[in-house]
Amino acid sequence: MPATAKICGLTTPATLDAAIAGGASHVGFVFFPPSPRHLALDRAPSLAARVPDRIHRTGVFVDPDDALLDAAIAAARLAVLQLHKTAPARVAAIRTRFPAIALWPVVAVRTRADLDAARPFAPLAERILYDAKTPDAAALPGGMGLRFDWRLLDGFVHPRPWLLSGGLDAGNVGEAIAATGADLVDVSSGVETAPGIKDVDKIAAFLKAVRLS
Ligand SMILES: O=C(O)c1ccccc1N[C@@H]1O[C@H](COP(=O)(O)O)[C@@H](O)[C@H]1O
Repeated sequence: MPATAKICGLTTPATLDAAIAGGASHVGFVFFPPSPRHLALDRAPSLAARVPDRIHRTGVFVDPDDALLDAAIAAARLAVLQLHKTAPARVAAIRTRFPAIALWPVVAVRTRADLDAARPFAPLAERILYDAKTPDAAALPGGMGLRFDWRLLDGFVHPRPWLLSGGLDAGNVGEAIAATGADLVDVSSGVETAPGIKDVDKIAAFLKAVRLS
């Protein structure tokens, strides 16, 4: 089965359409004001309306409160919540509040020991997202084009289905899929010309590389 891809941090109709036309299985909208990809709630409905229901609208959050989740889910008709820096107890509360929405807690990886953080999410998550850990002082917990050593996943017994992100681009995603066996990959800055500026050609090239993997 070929891998599929999520294109994250989409904020314009043209780049969203490129992700859809290129065969993305998921499209991501970031709801985190410090991010250059932040999507204002009032812009979400018109973008979400462009997405066929077979493509999963994914909201990206950093330890969100219920008010933000309520508003973003309604505005973007989200099918998946990607949860950065969200503790297992909070993910459990989100699970209870939104039983019909898929949850992807994020495990930030720099060392093999970091993977242990995946286990408490097992009963709560549809998938676990492994992303590169950003520096402590970084403004963002993701979306910085950093990758981790994919060999850290060798032999790891994944407690749930999972996906891979962190520093992927059209040039390395085939190698990443071959090295890790990921069946779903996620990219943001690797399909941009500058932070927050997505590029339709880079999106197409990334999705083609995933298809050919
Ligand atoms: O993209 C962002 O701005 C962002 C902000 C806050 C949390 C996560 C964010 N993006 C996610 O980070 C990873 C890796 O991105 P990249 O490809 O290395 O740039 C990805 O899962 C994005 O969804």
